[in-house]
Amino acid sequence: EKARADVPGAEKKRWTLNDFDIGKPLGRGKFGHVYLAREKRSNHIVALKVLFKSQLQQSQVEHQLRREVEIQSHLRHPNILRLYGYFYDQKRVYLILEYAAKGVLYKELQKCKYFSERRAATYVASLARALIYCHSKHVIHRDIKPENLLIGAQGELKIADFGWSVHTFNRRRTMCGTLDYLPPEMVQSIEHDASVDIWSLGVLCYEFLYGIPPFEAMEHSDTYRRIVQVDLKFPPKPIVSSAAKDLISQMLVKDSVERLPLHKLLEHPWIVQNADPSGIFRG
Ligand SMILES: CC(C)NC(=O)[C@H]1CCC[C@H]1Nc1nc(Nc2ccc(C(=O)N(C)C3CCN(C)CC3)cc2)ncc1C(F)(F)F
Repeated sequence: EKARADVPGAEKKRWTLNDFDIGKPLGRGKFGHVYLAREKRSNHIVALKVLFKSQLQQSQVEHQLRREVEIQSHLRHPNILRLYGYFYDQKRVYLILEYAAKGVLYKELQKCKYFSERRAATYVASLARALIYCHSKHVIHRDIKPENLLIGAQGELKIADFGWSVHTFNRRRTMCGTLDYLPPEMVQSIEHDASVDIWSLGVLCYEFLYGIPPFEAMEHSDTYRRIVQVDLKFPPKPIVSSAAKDLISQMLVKDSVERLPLHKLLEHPWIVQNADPSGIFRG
């Protein structure tokens, strides 16, 4: 039926593949390919993520996908990738997602090796604002890492891939994500709450500035031990300000209630002095 545009959320339009012109492949996600696409009626450019039902079934992630769609479709924030809708056919599920014109952040980090303090602070501040918004809706992401971040046309960061996010009403003890970003309470799989995202943001800030995550080790078991012991060391190179180290040290704290709250992060001197308020890194 005609999509009702007057009442937001009432546009329960039934999308089909015929609504889109499919463009170039943007790359591979976990369970399928992502294509550039244009919605024919509006000429709106989107990213179409194609997931194979067979792969979803054999990996038993259908419930996770349903939760990802449910959560991401209701979130509206400039630093959170929009999920506009979904549809499916016999063999595939299609997610209609916001197109991030400047691509994936981790490739940018690999290319630059590490970011300037201004660029790192600008990204960390915009992610903190996005997480404050998520937590205000009782959503924790639980998988904040460079691979899950995209860059919009103006250079702004977009958190994507809410596959591991949960509504904190029904907290899960499931293990998720690579170990590097998990805080002590998750690697020890005890109860956890929104402060897990503060820990991961601290890990991300460290990796933006040094090019490697803080607890990286050759063996899984060594990474695990370094996390639970909070074995935090700052290399002599590249040179990083003591203000940045101070912020990271206040986020990578074992006791989750002691971690710097996100709204306090936005008032930290390193953020105030280095982050561009618009969340856009102009270089
Ligand atoms: C968060 C999640 C874990 N990650 C993903 O989903 C990944 C998996 C595949 C792509 C990406 N997913 C998305 N990517 C974009 N934009 C985009 C991506 C790549 C390039 C790029 O550098 N090339 C095409 C280059 C151009 C140059 N050639 C040489 C290499 C590829 C440029 C723009 N927008 C939305 C999405 C989304 F998320 F909506 F699907």
